[in-house]
Amino acid sequence: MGDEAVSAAATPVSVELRDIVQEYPAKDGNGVVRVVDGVSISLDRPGIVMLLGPSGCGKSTLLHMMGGVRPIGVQTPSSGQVLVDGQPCVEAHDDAVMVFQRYANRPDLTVEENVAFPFRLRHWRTRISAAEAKKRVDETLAAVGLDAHRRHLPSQLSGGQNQRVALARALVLRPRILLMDEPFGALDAQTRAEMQQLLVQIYEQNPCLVVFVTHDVTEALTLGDRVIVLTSQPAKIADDFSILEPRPRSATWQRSTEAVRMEERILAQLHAKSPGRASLRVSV
Ligand SMILES: Nc1ncnc2c1ncn2[C@@H]1O[C@H](COP(=O)(O)OP(=O)(O)OP(=O)(O)O)[C@@H](O)[C@H]1O
Repeated sequence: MGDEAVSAAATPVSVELRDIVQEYPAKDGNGVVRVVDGVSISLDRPGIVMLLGPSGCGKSTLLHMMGGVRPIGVQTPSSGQVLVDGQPCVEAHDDAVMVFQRYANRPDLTVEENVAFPFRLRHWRTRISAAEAKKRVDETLAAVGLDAHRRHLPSQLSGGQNQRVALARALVLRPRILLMDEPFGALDAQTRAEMQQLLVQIYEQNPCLVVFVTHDVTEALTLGDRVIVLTSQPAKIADDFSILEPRPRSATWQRSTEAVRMEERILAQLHAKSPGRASLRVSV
C-alpha cells in the first residue's frame, strides 16, 4: 500500500462539481438561505486551482464538498452532484486532505508527533506500516524545512512554522487532492511569500490537484494554473481562466501588462454586482 500511495500522487485525478446548489437554514430561523446557486466546476488534471470570491460566498462550502466533508444536520449539496474520479463522492475520502488557516496543531505534541498524528488513527494505522509512516514523516519534515525543529512544541514555533507543520501533516498522507482553505491568510507578508514558494516547490516535486481558497488576488496570480472567481452570495461562477506563465513567477511578470490585466479582471468580477454565468472558461 505504501508504494502505491507514493506513486498515487502523480496519477491522474478528477473532481467534478455538477450544478451544485447549497442552501443552509437561515440564521433568523426563517426558511433557508441559498449560498451556492448552480455551480459547475470540472477539475481533471494535477494543477493549482485558485478559488476566489467575496467573503461568505460559499468558497469553503465548495471546498469541503470536494473532500466529501459534510456539516452535521445539513444536506450537502442541497442538489447537484460531486464526483471524484467519476464516482459520486458521498463521504470524506482518502484521496483528499484539507489544510486550514487555523493550523490546529496539538500543543502537547512535538512537531514530529503532530506530523505523524494521522498514523495514530486506526484508519491509517491499518493501511500504512509503522516503517513507511516513519519514512514519510522524515521525508516530509525535510521537505517543509522542519527537520531541525522536530522535537519542538508548537508554542516554540512561529506562525509560519506552525503552518508548515499543518501542511506536513496533510502531505504525509500523500493526497491526490490537497484542499487548502486560506492556509496563509493569517501570516505576515514575508512568511506568506515563503510559504507560497514552499507550496510551489512541493507541488513541482509531487504534482497533485491543489484547490486553494484565497481572498488575495496577488496570491492567485502567484500560484494559480487556473483561477476561478465566484460572485457574491449566492455564488455562481463569475470568471474562470488559465495562467500559462511558468512558476516561480517573477516580480517582472507580476508587473507585466498580462498580469495587471488579469488582476484588473479579477477585481472587476469581485466588485461586480451582476450575477455570474453558470459556466465560463477562458485561456489567457
Ligand atoms: N453548516 C452551516 N449552517 C448554516 N450556515 C452555514 C453553514 N456553513 C456555512 N454557512 C453559511 O454559508 C455562507 C457561506 O459560508 P462559507 O464558509 O462557505 O463561505 P466562504 O466564502 O468560505 O466565507 P469566507 O470567505 O468568509 O471564509 C456563510 O454565510 C455561512 O455563515
